[in-house]
Amino acid sequence: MNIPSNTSQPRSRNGSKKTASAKTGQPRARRSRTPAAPVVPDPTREIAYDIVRGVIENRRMLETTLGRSQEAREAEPRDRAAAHRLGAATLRHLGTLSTVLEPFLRKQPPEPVRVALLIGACQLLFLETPPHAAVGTTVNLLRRRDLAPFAGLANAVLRKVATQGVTLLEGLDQERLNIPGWMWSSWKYLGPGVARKIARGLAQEAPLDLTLKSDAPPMEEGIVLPTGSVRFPAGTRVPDLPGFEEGTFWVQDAAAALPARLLAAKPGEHVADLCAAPGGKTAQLACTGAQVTALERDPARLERLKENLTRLKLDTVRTVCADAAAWQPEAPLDAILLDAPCSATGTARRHPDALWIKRPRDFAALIEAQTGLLAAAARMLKPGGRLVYAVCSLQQEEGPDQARKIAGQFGLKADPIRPEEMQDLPEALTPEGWVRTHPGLWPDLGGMDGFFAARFIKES
Ligand SMILES: C[S@@+](CC[C@H](N)C(=O)[O-])C[C@H]1O[C@@H](n2cnc3c(N)ncnc32)[C@H](O)[C@@H]1O
Repeated sequence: MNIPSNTSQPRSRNGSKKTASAKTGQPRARRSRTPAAPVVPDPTREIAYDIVRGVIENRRMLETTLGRSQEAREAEPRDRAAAHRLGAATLRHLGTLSTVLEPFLRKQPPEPVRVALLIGACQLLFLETPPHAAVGTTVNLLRRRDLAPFAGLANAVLRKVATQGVTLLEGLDQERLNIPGWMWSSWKYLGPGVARKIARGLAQEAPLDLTLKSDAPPMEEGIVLPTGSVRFPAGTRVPDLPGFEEGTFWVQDAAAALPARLLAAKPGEHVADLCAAPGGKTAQLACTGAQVTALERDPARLERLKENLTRLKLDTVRTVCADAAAWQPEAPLDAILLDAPCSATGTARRHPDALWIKRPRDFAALIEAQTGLLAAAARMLKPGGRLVYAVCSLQQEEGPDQARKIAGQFGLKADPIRPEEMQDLPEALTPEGWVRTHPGLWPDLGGMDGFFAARFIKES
């Protein structure tokens, strides 16, 4: 990487750019005087370190690193969850942390050392970790990763960060720093000030939202949101919630619950969910009494979808492992939900890695895949059939541009969403009749993910 364009090349005090002195830390730094005793691993920091390095150095998704890491698989669930939170917090504050560290680094350290410093600084400035723990664990981590010669540097830098504490954050435009420059500019189309509202929303850890089955008893705890989802604080353990075993609810951001509702599936209708796993929207469709086919091309993700539907006792859904761009139903369908693969920038509250992984040049392939899936969906519909196209993206190219381009193509015409359908969230309805949510909405309730949805009808 790496890291953000605004922070990737920390500058020395005189402003000149420094380049990394070595790939993996063969140092020009001063040798640590701390004796090299065997160091006990700390699974939380070790896993968080791999997560953040995966994102910064390889543009690898956080969940991918977690899934691949043997250490993560063998860790206690508590340590794994703590690692996820620490990695995610570091990525959420990445621009700020890079800026804070800059004056303390006379030379740009190798990237693996810089990542350890970012995680250490995140603990000190945002997670209220006691200084001895944040500094000590960073030093130990570097020793365990064959970066012992940088232990002294880490010790000195993080002690300074600990001493100055949150005063280091004064005067920083954190909202701006924590969003890559190109992405901030790309959100200008949403209107004046919206990029900043989104950044403010992204600075918070996302709460836990649940969608309840239509016949589920009301939950005694949690806040019922205007759109009907039930919200719990971030960090709530899902399996501990009443009704989990019985399958009365599933986890789904309040904004993610909107697209399936716009399809207005009716009992007995033949409906397909074309990109279905892990199945939140499939479950919503199944609850309407429609005959639902859920398509997913990734076998492992399809298994997860099946497990979710089993827990929810939604056993009428037909599941198919197939590429939706090539699949054909036995008979034309009444309605289709296409929750297309996308950049996922709208989910950056839950997945802050999404901010740093995608680049502008990645969009062309995504747009091509979305267009192919839209064309395929149009072929599957009966005349008068409905299609909802949704993406969890904040990007114009994947949302409004696609909706404009598709209306009038493949026999599809726009079917604008009506104000009465969005009475519980009128601020998300656009003048074109699309739904556009973003993390800056509901600031007092804890925000929501970014989704775009547009509806079409197949012409006769
Ligand atoms: C945005 S996620 C869907 C989330 C899901 N609709 C939900 O609400 O839980 C996109 C999913 O589409 C799948 N996918 C991507 N391209 C596909 C294709 N051509 N055919 C079928 N599934 C596809 C991905 O594997 C991924 O699981």
